[in-house]
Amino acid sequence: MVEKIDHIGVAVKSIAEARKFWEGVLGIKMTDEEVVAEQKVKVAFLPVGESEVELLESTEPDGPIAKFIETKGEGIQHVAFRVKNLEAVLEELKAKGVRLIDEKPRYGAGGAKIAFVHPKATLGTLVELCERD
Ligand SMILES: C[C@@H](C(=O)O)C(=O)SCCNC(=O)CCNC(=O)[C@H](O)C(C)(C)COP(=O)(O)OP(=O)(O)OC[C@H]1O[C@@H](n2cnc3c(N)ncnc32)[C@H](O)[C@@H]1OP(=O)(O)O
Ligand SMILES: [Co+2]
Repeated sequence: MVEKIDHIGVAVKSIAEARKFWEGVLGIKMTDEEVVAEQKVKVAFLPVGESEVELLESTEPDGPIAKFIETKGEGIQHVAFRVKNLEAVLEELKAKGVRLIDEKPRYGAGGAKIAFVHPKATLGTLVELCERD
């Protein structure tokens, strides 16, 4: 079902500020920023080997990243797994009675198809499923 870790989503107050550590200190080159309006975020990726770190900055005070930082502070917000056929995986999870946040694929950064599984169904980790070419 799961091919690999596609990315690890990290909530930050400011991508510009976070860049100083991820790029400046660790030397990982950051991609251009993209706004994903539906998720109320601005994102930038840091490719590392087969996977990436996704920096997420909120664009709205009521978005999921703003709420996460308010209650838990900056840090890892989700883990995204790469899948081949997202619709089929969602059907399978639904059949298993897993609580989904998204029953249908939504738009993800870079044109991916994404869907989130509720952290209550995973014992505390917000899981994103992600299909991309
Ligand atoms: C651009 C895209 C991409 O990759 O392409 C992205 O990644 S967008 C990434 C940003 N977008 C998203 O995260 C969209 C999906 N997320 C959501 O729908 C929401 O953030 C939820 C995960 C449902 C949480 O919403 P909200 O905080 O309003 O719910 P809530 O207050 O009822 O919290 C329900 C319970 O989940 C816990 N909880 C909340 N956020 C959590 C997180 N990130 N990881 C683990 N647990 C989490 C709370 O502590 C609470 O537990 P207790 O009850 O025990 O206190
Ligand atoms: Co993500």
